[in-house]
Amino acid sequence: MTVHTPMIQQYLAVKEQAKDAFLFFRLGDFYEMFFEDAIAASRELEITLTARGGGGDTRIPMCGVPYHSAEGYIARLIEKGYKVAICEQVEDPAEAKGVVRREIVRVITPGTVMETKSIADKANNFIVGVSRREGVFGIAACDLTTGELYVTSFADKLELLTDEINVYLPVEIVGDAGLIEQLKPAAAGWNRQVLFTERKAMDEQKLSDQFGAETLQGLEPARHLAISLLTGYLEETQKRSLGHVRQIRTYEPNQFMILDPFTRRNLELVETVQSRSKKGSLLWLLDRTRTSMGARLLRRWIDKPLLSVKLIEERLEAVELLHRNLILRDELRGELNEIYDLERLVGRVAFGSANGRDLNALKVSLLRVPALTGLCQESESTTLCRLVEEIDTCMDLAELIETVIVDDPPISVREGSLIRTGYDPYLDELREASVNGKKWLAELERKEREATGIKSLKIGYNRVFGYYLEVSKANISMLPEGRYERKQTLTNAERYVTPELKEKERLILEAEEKMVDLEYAKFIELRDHLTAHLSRLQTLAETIATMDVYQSHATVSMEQRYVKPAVTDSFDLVVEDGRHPVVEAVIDGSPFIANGTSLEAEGASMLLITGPNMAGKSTYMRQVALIAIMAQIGCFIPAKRGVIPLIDRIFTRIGAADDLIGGQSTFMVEMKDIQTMTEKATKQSLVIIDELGRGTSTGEGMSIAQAVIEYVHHEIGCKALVSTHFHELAHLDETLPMLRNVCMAVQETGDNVTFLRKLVPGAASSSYGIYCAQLAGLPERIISRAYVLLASHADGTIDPSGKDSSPGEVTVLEAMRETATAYSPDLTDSGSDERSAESANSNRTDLHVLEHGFVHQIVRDTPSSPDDDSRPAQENHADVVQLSIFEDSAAGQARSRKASPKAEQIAEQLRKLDLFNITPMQAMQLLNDLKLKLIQDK
Ligand SMILES: Nc1ncnc2c1ncn2[C@@H]1O[C@H](COP(=O)(O)OP(=O)(O)OP(=O)(O)O)[C@@H](O)[C@H]1O
Repeated sequence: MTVHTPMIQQYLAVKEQAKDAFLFFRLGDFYEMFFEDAIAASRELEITLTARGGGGDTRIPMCGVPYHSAEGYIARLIEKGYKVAICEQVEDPAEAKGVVRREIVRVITPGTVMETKSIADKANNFIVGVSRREGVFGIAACDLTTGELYVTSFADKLELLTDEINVYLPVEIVGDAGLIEQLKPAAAGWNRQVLFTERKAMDEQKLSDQFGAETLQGLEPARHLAISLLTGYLEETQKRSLGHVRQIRTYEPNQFMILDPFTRRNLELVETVQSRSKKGSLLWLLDRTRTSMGARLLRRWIDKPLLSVKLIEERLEAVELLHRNLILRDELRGELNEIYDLERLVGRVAFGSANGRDLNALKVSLLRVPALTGLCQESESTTLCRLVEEIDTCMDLAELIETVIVDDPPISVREGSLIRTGYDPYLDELREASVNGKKWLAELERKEREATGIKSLKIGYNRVFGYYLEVSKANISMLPEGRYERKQTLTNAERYVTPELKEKERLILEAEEKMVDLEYAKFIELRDHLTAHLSRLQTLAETIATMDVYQSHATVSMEQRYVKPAVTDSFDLVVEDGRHPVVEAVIDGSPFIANGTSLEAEGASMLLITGPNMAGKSTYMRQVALIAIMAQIGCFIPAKRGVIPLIDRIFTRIGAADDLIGGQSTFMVEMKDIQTMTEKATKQSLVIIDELGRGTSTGEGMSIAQAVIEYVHHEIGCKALVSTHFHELAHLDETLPMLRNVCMAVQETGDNVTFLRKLVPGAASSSYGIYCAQLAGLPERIISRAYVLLASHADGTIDPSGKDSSPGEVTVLEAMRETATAYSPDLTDSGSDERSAESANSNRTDLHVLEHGFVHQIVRDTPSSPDDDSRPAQENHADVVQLSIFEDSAAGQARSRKASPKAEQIAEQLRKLDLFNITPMQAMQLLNDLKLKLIQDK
């Protein structure tokens, strides 16, 4: 067995306590890493890997980072999802017997990082604790930088838990082993890095010391456990008191609108789908906050829209007043501008990392509070007045900081110059001694110059030799013998001390040392005093954040011309001239076209939206959802007028954010989303499905689409917006009374299509897919080929190898031929579709389809010679049989009759061509007409 040196033995013992972290082992001015840690860290941090002897035969891999620049390296490791354990010397090397004692003083993890270098500016950095007890899932989410701790629980359903976890976007999750194992597969689809740690619950006594026994008593067991697991982990890693994490903010899930992670992403509430950046999201658009606390609170409001008319109206009342009163709003913004991040400052105070400048930032912020309070009190808003009714302005704390700390303190708290004169008499005395000492030195310098006649003689100071008299070499001869003791020789000068100077030096240095120590002690005294008042500061910070969000809502509403919505408890949602808030703000050039929405219990609660690609269907549907969310967070809405009912949940099934990373197919994801929707949606929900039924065969997709629409209509009865390319579904409005067809209007002029972005009643007839492909810049060859194929589909000359054909299915062409042959024996079809342009012989039955979708004519080719069955087609030999055009009314009549299975199959085939609207009944009619015509012809 290898016998390591005592230092390496110590390292190994410490490392045992931090197996899952990089151990930064303090040696002098460096943090060193050894063994596996060194190999991995050198790779991750791109630093040189060396080796050292450690007692055994083989050399130990080693790498290190300087102590003073460690923060940057730690931040890089944390960003990559690692943990870093900091091991410091905990005794004075001078007093140590043998190896200096070293201990882990803190484990920094992605979810517990306090250093601003490692966390985004204003955003929260959540770590989450999860639990399961008595059939209930609990979740506790904490931001250690701000001290926020939110707790809730759900009935035993993992999905609800994962949905809630995603509200916090935590970087780290702590929980018991079983639950963590269950969560890991779900996390694969979250598309971001999450660190999982298994932990046991915290000691009950410690837990009640942290939060108070009374608070804990009232908690549901699953919530209690979640807090316990999380706090236990925080305590274990941080190894210090968490004085700012004392307030547990519990909430019930049904207090807020439920938005699953996909809906959050699809609606781009806080980040965009594509780049995952804040820019381009609703949060980005709405954020006119002036403080970091305000910015975080706004995000929380967007994450959790309210479900209470009363609370929403309260918010709207404040926003309305501030919207109207420009002067008040400007004054409020001016005051808020000067307020620092109180929550983070409180966190630093609790953590013991706040310096003099932090305390001054706290003071400067607090000094703004009376003015802010005054503005709210003078406003005519009940909400604002109530907000500050019992406000604790914490002026005593501001005044105390003002009395203790100088105006411009240094960054360090250990080098003095931070306590104000007059605060502590003894400190003043020491300062006096130091100042007097320095005066005495100046006097001594003058006297020595006079006595020796050396004008360049000067008194200086350095850390090694202390105070000295410096005389240039040229003048040394002028010094009297005896009194001057040589201390240091420089190239051009000699440095001396005298007994008198030594005595004074002792007094001055002693005073300065005492002074620095005393200043530090006084500073810590103040910081400890503040620690006892953290919850007061936190409550104040929350009040300020709320004011800030009100003014932010008012400001953006004014800038973007939003209006106050009427929020109701009823069913109907009516928006006049609604706009998509973000698209409106980012499109340049063309104006945004407003569209209204009416989803009513006594009218239509479902809209089936058809229209070409690019017409604006998705934008419209998202717009309705965003308007509802904006109203429920208490903001004005982008519309001319709006009545918004409380929506308990929004489901979106919108293609862009598919869970490919989670290993699921697009279609499977869609189906699972729909499954969740069928299970969870209530009458109060809003369901949005974009391109329902895509991603599988046309026939099946359309069938599913229809079945889903019928289910939402009959079983759920909620407000729903469904877009589809299956124009054939338009007929559903005849059987589903709550469904209306609407479409995005387009204007065709020659070869050009103009998207009017206007929602109009009725169903669209074309998807203009190829036109969009052309706009997207697809090669001309593809475009022209696509048009040729489209035309051949329209002709019914379908490529038999086409993906929509499957063995055993009857093709339209075959069906038509079958019918035609039955009534016209001279049409002897051998069943092949191959054609030769040269051949003049053909006996082909074909379909011609009008652009707007109705069967127009059937072409019956006659053979040039009855004996010739090589039968290639030749249009100019065609004997054209005109069939009746299917008008809407005829189709409607036909639909009420029952279709034969064959007609069903034909209609299916026709739909697969995606060329025109045809129902089974229409197909049957078509066959009948064909029979009729052929009989008549005979
Ligand atoms: N009301 C509008 N006013 C102005 N521009 C709009 C409007 N609606 C949409 N747009 C613009 O049109 C683009 C396409 O809209 P959108 O993605 O909603 O179309 P779509 O019908 O859903 O298309 P697809 O079926 O191909 O997904 C948007 O990116 C936006 O720039």
